[in-house]
Amino acid sequence: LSACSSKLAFMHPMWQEPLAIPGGDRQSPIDIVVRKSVFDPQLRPLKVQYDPRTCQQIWNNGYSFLVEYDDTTDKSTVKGGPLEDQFRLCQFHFHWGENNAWGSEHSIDRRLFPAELHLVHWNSDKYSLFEEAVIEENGLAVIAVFLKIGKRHEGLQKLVDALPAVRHKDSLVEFTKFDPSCLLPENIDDYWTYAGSLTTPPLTEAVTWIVMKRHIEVSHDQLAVFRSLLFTSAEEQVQRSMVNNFRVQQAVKGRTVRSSFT
Ligand SMILES: NS(=O)(=O)c1ccc(C(=O)NCc2ccc(F)cc2)cc1
Ligand SMILES: [Zn+2]
Repeated sequence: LSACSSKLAFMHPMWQEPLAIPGGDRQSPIDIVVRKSVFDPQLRPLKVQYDPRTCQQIWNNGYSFLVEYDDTTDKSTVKGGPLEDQFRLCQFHFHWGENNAWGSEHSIDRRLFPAELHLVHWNSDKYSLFEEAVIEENGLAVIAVFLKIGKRHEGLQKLVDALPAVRHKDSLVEFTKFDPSCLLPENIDDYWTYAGSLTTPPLTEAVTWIVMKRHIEVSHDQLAVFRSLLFTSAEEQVQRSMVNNFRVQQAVKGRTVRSSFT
């Protein structure tokens, strides 16, 4: 185990891991061991089509902050790549650490990143609601993008400026005309993909994970604003900083991680 992950062992996870998990053989997140991943030439390029007009609000749900999209029509979608069907964007959110040494849920050869973006989509070819899709093995597709500390991300700043309005759990603010494709790396053709689960309860094994090889850069100050958010609602006496909102990594259990690149 690398140094920082041994430190992680002494940290209190955000919530108690359940004793039994339905199935339990395709849980997320995982460490992606690059030399064990298998190049699959049949993986096609991802086709991402996001309409900024479907952006609605930001909500602090006590785990992360969610930027929620109108998913009543097929206006913001992803298809191609490992996906057989078309998937509708419903929200995106992040996971991050208390410092820049860790914070991501996935890792690449044990390398952790300070934060990880999740763009959450559900299979609108097969189901009519997110809540239906979330219990089906081909129900969800989540695109994961690693964040590294570097230059300021101009597109992210509009979101960062809105965060103080959702400091407390259960707060919500209107947020419109945000195109999440600005948060994707230039190259979205290089990714790993594997069959996994939600990383927060109900942990259902419904997710086709698409983990981008290329990261995006955000500034130290931008990530500091993420850490100014709170897990706790305004009424609670003790306020707790929203940091380290990642799940502990899970066993790969014989799964194959495929790569779209050699
Ligand atoms: N970190 S992650 O990308 O894996 C992830 C994505 C979405 C959700 C979610 O929507 N939970 C609420 C929820 C779950 C089931 C429902 F039926 C309704 C709401 C949880 C985790
Ligand atoms: Zn997530």
